[in-house]
Amino acid sequence: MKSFEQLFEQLTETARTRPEGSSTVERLDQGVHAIGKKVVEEAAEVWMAAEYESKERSAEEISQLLYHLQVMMIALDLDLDDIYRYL
Ligand SMILES: N=c1c2ncn([C@@H]3O[C@H](COP(=O)(O)OP(=O)(O)OP(=O)(O)O)[C@@H](O)[C@H]3O)c2ncn1[C@@H]1O[C@H](COP(=O)(O)O)[C@@H](O)[C@H]1O
Repeated sequence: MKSFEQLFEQLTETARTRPEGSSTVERLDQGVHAIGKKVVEEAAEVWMAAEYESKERSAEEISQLLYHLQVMMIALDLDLDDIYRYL
């Protein structure tokens, strides 16, 4: 289990070191267009899980949406403070 901040730290390090076999590196290499499509896809899956599935499935889909949002942040060279200043 990891927090939002811990995941962001891990993904930032992954983007910097580019380990072999990382799906995050692959997604970053695909660029903002592909990452944006995943964000929209995962957002729709959150909606469907919330409306038609269980709380557990909703939690899982929400975690995936948060992951893809973090990948987008890294692709755009945004850090956590860039986001938190608007919360
Ligand atoms: N939290 C996540 C995470 N959530 C979602 N995903 C990705 O998002 C996919 C879920 O999307 P879908 O359900 O649409 O699955 P899919 O249809 O197979 O998606 P596609 O691969 O086709 O895009 C998963 O298969 C993962 O590829 C994640 N990938 C990685 N992480 C975390 O990121 C860390 C680094 O990952 P790597 O870069 O792979 O080492 C890992 O330790 C995890 O903690």
